Amino acid sequence: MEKIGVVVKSPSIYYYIFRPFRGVEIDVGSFVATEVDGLRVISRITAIRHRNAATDPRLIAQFDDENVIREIKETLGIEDVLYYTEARAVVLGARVGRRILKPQKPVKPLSYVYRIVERELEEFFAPPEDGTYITIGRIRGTNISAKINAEKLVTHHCAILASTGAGKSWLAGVIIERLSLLDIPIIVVDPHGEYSAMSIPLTEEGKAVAEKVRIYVVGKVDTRPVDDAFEKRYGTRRVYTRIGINPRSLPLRTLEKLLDILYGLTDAQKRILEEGWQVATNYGERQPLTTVEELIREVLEGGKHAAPPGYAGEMALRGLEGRLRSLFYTSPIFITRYGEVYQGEPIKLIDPQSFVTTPALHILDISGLDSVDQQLFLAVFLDQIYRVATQRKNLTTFIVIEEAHIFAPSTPNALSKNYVVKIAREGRKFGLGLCLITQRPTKLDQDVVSQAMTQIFKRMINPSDLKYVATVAEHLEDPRPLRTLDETEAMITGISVPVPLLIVVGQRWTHHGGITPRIKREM
Ligand SMILES: Nc1ncnc2c1ncn2[C@@H]1O[C@H](COP(=O)(O)OP(=O)(O)OP(=O)(O)O)[C@@H](O)[C@H]1O
Repeated sequence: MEKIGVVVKSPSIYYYIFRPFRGVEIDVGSFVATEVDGLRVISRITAIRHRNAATDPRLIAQFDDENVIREIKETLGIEDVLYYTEARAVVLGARVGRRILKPQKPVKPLSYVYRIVERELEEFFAPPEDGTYITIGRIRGTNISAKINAEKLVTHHCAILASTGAGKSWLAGVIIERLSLLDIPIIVVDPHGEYSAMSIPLTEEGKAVAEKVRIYVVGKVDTRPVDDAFEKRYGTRRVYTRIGINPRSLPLRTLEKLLDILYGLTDAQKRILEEGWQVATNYGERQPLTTVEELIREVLEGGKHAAPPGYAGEMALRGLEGRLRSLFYTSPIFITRYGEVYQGEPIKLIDPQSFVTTPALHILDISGLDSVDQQLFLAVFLDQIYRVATQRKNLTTFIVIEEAHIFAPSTPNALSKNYVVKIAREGRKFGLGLCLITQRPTKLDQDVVSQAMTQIFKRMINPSDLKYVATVAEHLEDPRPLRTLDETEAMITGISVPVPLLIVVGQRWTHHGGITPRIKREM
């Protein structure tokens, strides 16, 4: 075992500082070994500093004149003599059988530091337990596969947190591709319409992924510009199913909140709505699809006894009627009658059952909707998914939500928030896993983030985001290195990896839709 340095400081059980021997080349990100209580402990170098003992305060006190400095440098030769390198190494742990132990004592100063060969690293990073693993890249600085436990990733929720353009959706695409070959239903909530590109394969594996893709365009929105751009880029027309919501499947609380936000509701109108909506939706899980007019008639009929007597009651009923009509006719996500078509395409009713039982890659393109309709759609959709999930005992379903801070913000006012929170808190029992992606970690609801047991970080620059990350990521001792990651790199922490993994994300098997535009210079 080649000795390459010696520990000089060991302030905690998490890291130590060592002095590499003369002529030893080390890099940030490479791995070294040392010993604690007879265990061979693997560490990763996270920083290298060149220092000079001449920068000791007692000597600095003499540096008040160039001639003095020249004399010290040249005559005494201390520039070279007192120069040294030191490295900071973060302790990962010691492999003992199938487990990785974290030493509970700091490394002893003056312990030797050893070079480590790739084979030993491979054993160290090998999955510690049986299970299903996906490979999403390689450990940075090595050719070792970065494997993550698919079951834990999916069922215990995960979060991908990073700055904009840091490669979040590329990585999400890699994870989705690898998971989709495990034949589980995956649902992608796509507010930018970028995931449709997954229907275009780049590799052999990609063909199998692309075959599983089902694209849904939500609502009566014009998709022609998106479809034309898609055709221009990939040489083929995008194939999708247009879907909409039966107004009758709106949960009462969401409807009431929405009407109140959009138009305001009086107390009398709220009472009528509460009574009437219950009557109009008293059909169990499968609500019939009727015309909006029939629905409104049923609501008013069912709720009219809750209206105040006389003229005031009449006004409240008419006011509510107008509000319901405006909502259902102006929001593009509702189907207003049986057999409705838009731009010649039939609008199909969402079948939540198929989303949780068909092992496909369901991509919900909601890019044509404004943010209130996006939230409203997600509220209804997640409510339906949750309900069908509670009634089945079969496939685990992975729900990927891009721009999660819009749907579950730290503030209370998003229509979809309660539904995301509910799945984050209770979905695991019913096989529903979330993957929340955001470029605004501080804007995402803390409770939701704390339920994500795998956390994936990409480049992050904003100091308040870094500070926040340090508070939420229990496995990430120091978030500062996140500032220097490039878009191909990521740090994975939490229960689906044996130790925090710094990885280079793998190549895509299907096309990546989110290309960062480059400014071209005309020549
Ligand atoms: N692992 C990777 N290998 C090669 N290129 C990558 C990788 N990850 C990302 N990129 C490139 O970096 C750019 C940004 O990636 P991506 O679209 O995933 O970022 P993002 O964080 O999702 O951005 P936004 O916040 O704007 O949605 C893309 O052009 C993509 O091609």
